[in-house]
Amino acid sequence: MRYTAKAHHEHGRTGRLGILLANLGTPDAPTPEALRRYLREFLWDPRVVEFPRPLWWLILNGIILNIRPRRSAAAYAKVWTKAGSPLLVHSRAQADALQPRLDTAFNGPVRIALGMRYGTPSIASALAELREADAARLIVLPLYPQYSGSTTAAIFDAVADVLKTWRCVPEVRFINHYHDDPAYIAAMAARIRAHWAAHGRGKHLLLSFHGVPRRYLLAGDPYYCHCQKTARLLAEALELSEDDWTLGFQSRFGREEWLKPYVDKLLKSWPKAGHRDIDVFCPGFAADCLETLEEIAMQDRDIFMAAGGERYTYIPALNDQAEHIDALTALLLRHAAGWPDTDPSYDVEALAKAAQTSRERAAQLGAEAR
Ligand SMILES: C=CC1=C(C)c2cc3[nH]c(cc4nc(cc5[nH]c(cc1n2)c(C)c5CCC(=O)O)C(CCC(=O)O)=C4C)c(C)c3C=C
Ligand SMILES: [Fe+2]
Ligand SMILES: [Fe+2]
Repeated sequence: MRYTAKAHHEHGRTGRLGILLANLGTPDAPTPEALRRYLREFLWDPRVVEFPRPLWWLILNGIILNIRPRRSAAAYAKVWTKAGSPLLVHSRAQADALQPRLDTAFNGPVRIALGMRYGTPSIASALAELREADAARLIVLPLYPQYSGSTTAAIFDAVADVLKTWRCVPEVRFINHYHDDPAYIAAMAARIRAHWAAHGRGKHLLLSFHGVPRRYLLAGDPYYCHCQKTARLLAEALELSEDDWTLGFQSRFGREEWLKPYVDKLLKSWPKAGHRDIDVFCPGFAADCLETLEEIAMQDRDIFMAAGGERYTYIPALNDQAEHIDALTALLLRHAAGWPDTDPSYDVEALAKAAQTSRERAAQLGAEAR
């Protein structure tokens, strides 16, 4: 059968609200074999690497997949935990913390499922879980606050690829971004203030975002602008003046120009320019992962200290902190607005009255026409 369905159609079944919590994904193990599988899937996605396919196939399979898996596996091994990859551990904790919050915030049945764009648990398995749970409506929440074609749209593609095989597609809403959402900004500000209160405060704050090729910005990707606005709003919420903070881009890949300024270059130059005591926070990462724990908290710290830095503090991501779960719950409530089974502000009586008025008006118009 070309199209799949859960079971026979049941009359009168209303179904529940399904939430797909989506993130990038991570290898299954910190080994070269697992990394090769993961990187092949990730880097072959044309949303991630926009490069002519035949040429990229040769570079990816001929060079990158022969070199990078070993190097990346060693980096993952430094941050791997007993429970698995940090990104997966934090993402599971987020889903587990959200479920009971959603149960009380929504006034109808809700089910959340975690799906990763690359690797496991896949987006297909998460959507299958939601279909089994009778999700008639679906909100997709990619945990990327700033929209980028290379991340957000890649989640969209994966969801669409699954839904186009379903006989009964749900009603769907897709959260494109939440880079300027007040609750998200407030949650980050609270996290940073709490960290300062507990561990002391550096003299300068670096806000580091994952980079993308500059070419994507020139082609119309809003990511750069979203990062700038998030950083400005966060600095305002922390009552920082312009000299107190800097935005930078990390995680460069390949030889072409990426978004600037490059974080590693900033860190190398700062001690000589007088910034020797800094805090680093990564607003674009909803969960700690290789890029924050190994690149920022280890590699970049080494670069800064070797260049003459004195104090370097990495402030952890929002992860499953209560403020973050509250902010995501508020975001989901807003995006479920008007959906009758679950929207707590949905006024059934007012809608029934509006329907009655419109029926009366139609009858009146019909009588006039006759
Ligand atoms: C090659 C191009 C890449 C683009 C474009 C890119 C954009 C991008 N990535 C994230 C978030 C994450 N990236 C992570 C790891 C990672 N990223 C790339 C490459 C690109 N990313 C690679 C090759 C890797 C794998 C690790 C490595 O080999 O270096 C992660 C961490 C995953 C984990 O398992 O912990 C995240 C998260 C964003 C937000 C973004 C564009 C906005
Ligand atoms: Fe990345
Ligand atoms: Fe990296």
